[in-house]
Amino acid sequence: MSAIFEVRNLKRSFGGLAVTNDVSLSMAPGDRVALIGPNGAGKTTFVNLVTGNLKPDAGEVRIGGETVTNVDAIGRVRRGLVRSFQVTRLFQDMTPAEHVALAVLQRDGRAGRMFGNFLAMPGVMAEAGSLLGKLGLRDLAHRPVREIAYGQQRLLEIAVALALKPRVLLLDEPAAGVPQSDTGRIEQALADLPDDLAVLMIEHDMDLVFRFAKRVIVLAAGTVIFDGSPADVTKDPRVREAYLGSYADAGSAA
Ligand SMILES: Nc1ncnc2c1ncn2[C@@H]1O[C@H](COP(=O)(O)OP(=O)(O)OP(=O)(O)O)[C@@H](O)[C@H]1O
Repeated sequence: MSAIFEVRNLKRSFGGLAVTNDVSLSMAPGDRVALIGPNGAGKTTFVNLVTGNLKPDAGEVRIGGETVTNVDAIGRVRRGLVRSFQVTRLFQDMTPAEHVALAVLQRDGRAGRMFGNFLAMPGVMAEAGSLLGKLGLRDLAHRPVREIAYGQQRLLEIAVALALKPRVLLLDEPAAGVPQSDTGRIEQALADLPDDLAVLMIEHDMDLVFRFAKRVIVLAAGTVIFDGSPADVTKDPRVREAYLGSYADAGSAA
């Protein structure tokens, strides 16, 4: 299948430090990929480069075959590259319904003109309600975010991302900070993501990685040192060396 998302020879340095060092990868619709790496490997920098929040020194990013290296972050969202909204960026006084409705309006290019009226727009609110229902948040749709549990806020991030109708979804540690009792709901939401969506998940929790990903990419010191199956990742000597055994041990136990 042809690539929906491609990164070619991406490079970025800070001072003398090559934080993203010639990274290339390609994803097809429906891919479930985990991007892992030790602390400081360059995962966040990589995501910021591909989303357009940071400029690369060299290299290319393509969405659906179109080069977007010079397109800004909003333009990349419009082309279908969506990063999960962070809990820290949710508005505490707004409700889940308002968050998702605003994302629907943004997707349709109507956010600027309609702000203030959108709660009265039946189509928009129906779509928001349906998305929140799929994520088990329907009962909380009209409560302010500050009143809902952290795990549910993380589900709301996914709902907001899905409202933008992504073709490629970047998930940044979707279960981080969520109590063990609620991680099952996050995993279910990940399992229920649309089949044709390409998903790249950054995650430290190796149990989640092994349950979710069909392919694992390992970044270490800004370089891809492994790109292959979950079954092979823990056997790879370079990966073991990068993690000094810690994740490799976790993987063989999984
Ligand atoms: N704006 C910046 N200026 C200077 N150095 C930076 C900047 N951003 C990141 N770095 C450095 O780049 C390296 C990679 O950082 P990055 O946050 O991308 O790693 P990471 O893999 O996401 O780490 P973690 O898993 O701990 O979140 C680190 O050494 C970091 O200090």
